[in-house]
Amino acid sequence: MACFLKCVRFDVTPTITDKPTSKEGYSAVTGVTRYSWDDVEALTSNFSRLIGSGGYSSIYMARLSSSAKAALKVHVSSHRLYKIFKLELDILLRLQHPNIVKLLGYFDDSEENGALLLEYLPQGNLQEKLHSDSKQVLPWRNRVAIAFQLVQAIEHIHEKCIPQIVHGDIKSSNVLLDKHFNSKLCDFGSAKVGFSSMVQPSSGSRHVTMVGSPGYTDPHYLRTGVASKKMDMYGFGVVVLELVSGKEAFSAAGNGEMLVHVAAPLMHEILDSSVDIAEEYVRGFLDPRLLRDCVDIDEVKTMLSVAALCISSPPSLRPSASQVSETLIQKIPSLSFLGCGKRV
Ligand SMILES: Nc1ncnc2c1ncn2[C@@H]1O[C@H](COP(=O)(O)OP(=O)(O)OP(=O)(O)O)[C@@H](O)[C@H]1O
Repeated sequence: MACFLKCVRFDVTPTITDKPTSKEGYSAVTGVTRYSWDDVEALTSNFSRLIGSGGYSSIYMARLSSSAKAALKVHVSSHRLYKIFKLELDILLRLQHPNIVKLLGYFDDSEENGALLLEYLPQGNLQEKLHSDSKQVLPWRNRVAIAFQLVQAIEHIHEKCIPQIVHGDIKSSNVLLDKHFNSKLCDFGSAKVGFSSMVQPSSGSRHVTMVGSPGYTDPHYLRTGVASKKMDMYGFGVVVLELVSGKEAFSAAGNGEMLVHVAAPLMHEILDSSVDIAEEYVRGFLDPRLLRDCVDIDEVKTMLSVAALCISSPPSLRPSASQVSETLIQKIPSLSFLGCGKRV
């Protein structure tokens, strides 16, 4: 999998330009506005429309002064969760990348209440898009583009930021989609910042305080409590398996089956095989809703090879984000449409 093509990069977009609407202040340095609670109530029309929720937050539709839509993520009020809000705020204030959700503003009472105003992503999260009963099937070329854009975001936080960042919770519900199905990584509440490649558990014990999301958690992390970039690559590998198979990473409705276990025989075959893997085997794993779509089976094999390496154990065998993005560029011709922003 060591394919080292010169990688296509997205241009980093400028910072937010929406006008300040608050006496609390707009920072020309960050391009981000600090809002008062009155502003927050006005932006969300008193929290009238809930558009999402997570373990630590509720997300509401908001309208900026320009009438553009935005999403307000209100963290649950508590001293402990305030730290998660501050972590996410501090990280988003520093990140600018087309495949990472943009911070437009925030509210912070400096005690235990915080909210983030984010760009609004109208197609919601990838998990819903892949696994809802909707008749609209995400085409293959959008799936490979989403994988590529996700790994570009990961490459940015792992390799381009100072200090570097481990996201810590790469999963399909943390991948948001814009109207053209471009992907944006969100939710930095589990992130680790400021290390070269690894973060030891802060207590020094082997006790794992951050368990992660079922179906996505790196078994090596569960065993050792050591957070590293490779755990993000594990989560990325699981998302790639979801994109290829259309199956959920963790089937709560079923018997708690995990996609990595379902895929394990195929993954071993791919890693062990010195010859090309049989097409029927690969097609058997492919999302059946895609069969009528135009799918290049070699591209499916490339995606599965990437997934196999990303979820392989030990972590030292997993590729870096830049290696994966180079491989995808080299071996996935469908990515050539990227940059055109075409609709599904
Ligand atoms: N900017 C946005 N635009 C549109 N929808 C969003 C936006 N941000 C979040 N959402 C929706 O809200 C959901 C939860 O968001 P997020 O993952 O940031 O919350 P969380 O509390 O950190 O969740 P978790 O339980 O994963 O930690 C997302 O999966 C998505 O459906």
